[in-house]
Amino acid sequence: MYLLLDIGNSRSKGMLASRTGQMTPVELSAASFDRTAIEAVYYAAVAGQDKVQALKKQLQLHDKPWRQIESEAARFGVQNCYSQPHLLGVDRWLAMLGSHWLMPKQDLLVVDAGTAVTLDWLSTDAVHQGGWILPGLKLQQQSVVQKTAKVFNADTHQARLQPGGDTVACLQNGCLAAVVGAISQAWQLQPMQQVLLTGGDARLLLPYLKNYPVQLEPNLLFYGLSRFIDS
Ligand SMILES: Nc1ncnc2c1ncn2[C@@H]1O[C@H](COP(=O)(O)OP(=O)(O)OP(=O)(O)O)[C@@H](O)[C@H]1O
Ligand SMILES: CC(C)(CO)[C@@H](O)C(=O)NCCC(=O)O
Ligand SMILES: [K+]
Repeated sequence: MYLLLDIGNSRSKGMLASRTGQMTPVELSAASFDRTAIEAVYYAAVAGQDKVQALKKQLQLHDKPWRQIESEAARFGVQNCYSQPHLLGVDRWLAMLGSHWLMPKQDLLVVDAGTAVTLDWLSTDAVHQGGWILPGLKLQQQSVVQKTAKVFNADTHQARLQPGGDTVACLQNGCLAAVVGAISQAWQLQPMQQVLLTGGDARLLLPYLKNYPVQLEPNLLFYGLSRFIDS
C-alpha cells in the first residue's frame, strides 16, 4: 500500500493506493489506517512546508520513505509550457498528468475548482497550452465581505445563475457567475474535446456547465500522483 497526499491551501486529502491501482480515500490521522502496510508516501504540496511538517508529525510515518512530487518540464509524455517549469503549481501539474492518463488522446480543458480556480489547456499531443488562475468561489465571497463595510454573507449556499434580490444572493450569484463565466470564456477562447472538472467546488459547479462536455473527476490529482508509484 502507498499513501498519496494532496496538501492543499485550505485542506489536505489522502488516498490509499494499492500496487494494482485501487484507490481508497483515507482520513488523515495516525489512527485511521494500518501504518505497517504503508510502503511509501507520495505527496504534493501547494501549501507551505509548515503544513507538510505538521502532517508528517500527525501521521507518524517518519520511518517510511516520503517522496515529494514537484512540477517538471516534462513527465509521462506531458509537457509543461512554463519557462520555469517548477513554478507551475504542482496540483495543476498533477491534474494534467491525471487527465492525460485518463484520456491520453484528447485535447482537454482541466479545471480545478479549489481555494483558487485553475484552468489549464492540454493539447492532443499532451503539450500544456497555458492556463488561468482566479480566486475560488469561497475566496471571492470572503474578499468582498472583508473589503466592504456593508456586504455580508450567510452560512448557507444557494447560489444560482440569476440576478439576486438581496445582499447574500447578489454576492453568491455574482461569484458563481464569475467562475462559470471564466470557464465559458475559456471555452470560447479555445474549445477542447473534454472539460475535466475537479476540486472542492466541482460538484457545485457541474449543473451550470451542461453546455460543455464536462466530466467530474474528483480524483484527478491522485491519478496523477499514482503514476509516480515505483516510477
Ligand atoms: N469540506 C470542505 N472543506 C473545505 N472546503 C470545501 C469543503 N467542501 C467544499 N469546499 C469548497 O472547496 C473549495 C476549496 O477546494 P479544495 O478543497 O479543492 O481546496 P484546496 O485543495 O485546499 O485548494 P487549493 O489546493 O486550490 O488551494 C472552497 O471554495 C470550498 O467552498
Ligand atoms: C494556483 C494554486 C494556488 C491553485 O491551487 C496553485 O496551483 C499554486 O500555488 N500555483 C503556483 C503558481 C502557478 O501555478 O503559476
Ligand atoms: K486543489
